[in-house]
Amino acid sequence: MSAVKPVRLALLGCGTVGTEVVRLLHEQAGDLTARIGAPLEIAGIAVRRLGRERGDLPIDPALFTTDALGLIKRDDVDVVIEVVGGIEPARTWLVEALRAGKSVVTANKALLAEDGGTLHDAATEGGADLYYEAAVAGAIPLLRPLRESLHGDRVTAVTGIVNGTTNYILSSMFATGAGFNEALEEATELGYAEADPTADVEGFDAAAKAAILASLAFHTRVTAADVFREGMTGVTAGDMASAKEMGCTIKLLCIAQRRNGPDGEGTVSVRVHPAMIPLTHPLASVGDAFNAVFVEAEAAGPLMFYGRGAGGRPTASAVLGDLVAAARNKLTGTRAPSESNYAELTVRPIGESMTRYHISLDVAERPGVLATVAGVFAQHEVSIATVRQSGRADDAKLVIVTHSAPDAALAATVESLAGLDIVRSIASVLRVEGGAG
Ligand SMILES: NC(=O)C1=CN([C@@H]2O[C@H](COP(=O)(O)OP(=O)(O)OC[C@H]3O[C@@H](n4cnc5c(N)ncnc54)[C@H](O)[C@@H]3O)[C@@H](O)[C@H]2O)C=CC1
Ligand SMILES: N[C@@H](CC=O)C(=O)O
Ligand code: NA
Repeated sequence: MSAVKPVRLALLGCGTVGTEVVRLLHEQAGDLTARIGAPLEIAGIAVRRLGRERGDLPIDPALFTTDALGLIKRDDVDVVIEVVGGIEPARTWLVEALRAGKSVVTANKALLAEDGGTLHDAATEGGADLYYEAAVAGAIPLLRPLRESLHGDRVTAVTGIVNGTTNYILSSMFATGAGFNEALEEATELGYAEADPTADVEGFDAAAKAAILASLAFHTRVTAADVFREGMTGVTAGDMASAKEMGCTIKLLCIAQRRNGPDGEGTVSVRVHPAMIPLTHPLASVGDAFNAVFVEAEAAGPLMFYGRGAGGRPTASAVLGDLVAAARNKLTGTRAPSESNYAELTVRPIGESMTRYHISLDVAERPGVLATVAGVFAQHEVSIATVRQSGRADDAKLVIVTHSAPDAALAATVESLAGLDIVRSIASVLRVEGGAG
């Protein structure tokens, strides 16, 4: 037994991620002790219900408790690991821990994106660390590079795929033509989906991650409410087939950009939505539940981060990385740099974002249809890049890809098209990124 006093841990939650944290702590115990300079010891594990079969975990069953707050308040707890999720009671627990000077490692993006300010303030008040690498893009070391390595540079954009579940579904729809429900069930079984998978498929999870990324990248405070969000439940097998025909695929993208306005004032735009991208785009080959994020910084240029964005074991890897940092700081009496949000940038509305649209219309087969449709685009000052006409009579279709234009002008164009009597229906509208079309 080591003579050095152990760093004592309270683990809150023992589900997909929590069980893997326990396993990794056990498997890596020797190395972790050597790296930290003291052993890590679990003081207790808070669960919702006792008596659930957890016999396969290498842990004394007496450590389980249903009293999370009581566990956090114990004098012998140094670091709190939260892998429960949701806003409450997680916020109350973490504020209690941080104010009492206990460092926190959490994977809870929903809470950080909704009310990260409260957690950061509590950490400052208690002189404790707040680490959350697992909250964005699972195993991929992404937040630490943004929080530390790139602090000498100016980040201008963060773009990528940050939700594993929806990437798994969209990749299956593309590769095998699998249905949405079937693919979602598989993603849930594999431990990728949130407790309520609506958070994944409606884009809330990706929007929370986008808010966290934008806050760190641009040194400002962006919350989930600031992020334009559109989920992927509207993406049909027909959309995917149409994308394929054009040499494209569809991905749920997170796009955060910083711009300087004409008066030199900085603004940010943060959005999450499905988008058509060409198969030659680096994000097109990101399959399964993998995530990939591009960061662009003025001096560094483009950087790419890729890896497993979901799943118990990969996420537990990120939790343990944070845990080592927090435990080391505890032993040396230091603290990681706190939140940097001095920039106070204004968030631009989605209408001002420049993007391109792919619009598929079912139209009447009549002379002059093309001219009428083109006139609507001209009226909204949206320039057309390509038009494809197919079918006849009841099957006549127009597929239009625009050049870049403000999102508001594109949305108004679609609204005007819907009002034309020659347009029988708008079959699909998708944003286009990365040279597709
Ligand atoms: N599963 C994944 O791939 C990833 C998950 N995350 C985040 O990690 C956190 C945990 O996710 P999972 O492990 O997948 O969820 P999970 O649903 O498998 O586990 C959560 C556990 O917390 C327990 N719990 C709920 N209320 C509780 C309470 N009042 N007291 C004590 N325990 C309580 C549940 O019984 C469950 O066992 C969430 O914030 C999630 O967003 C982050 C990255 C990846
Ligand atoms: N549900 C999330 C889990 C990781 O953050 C996802 O699918 O990405
Ligand atoms: Na990460």
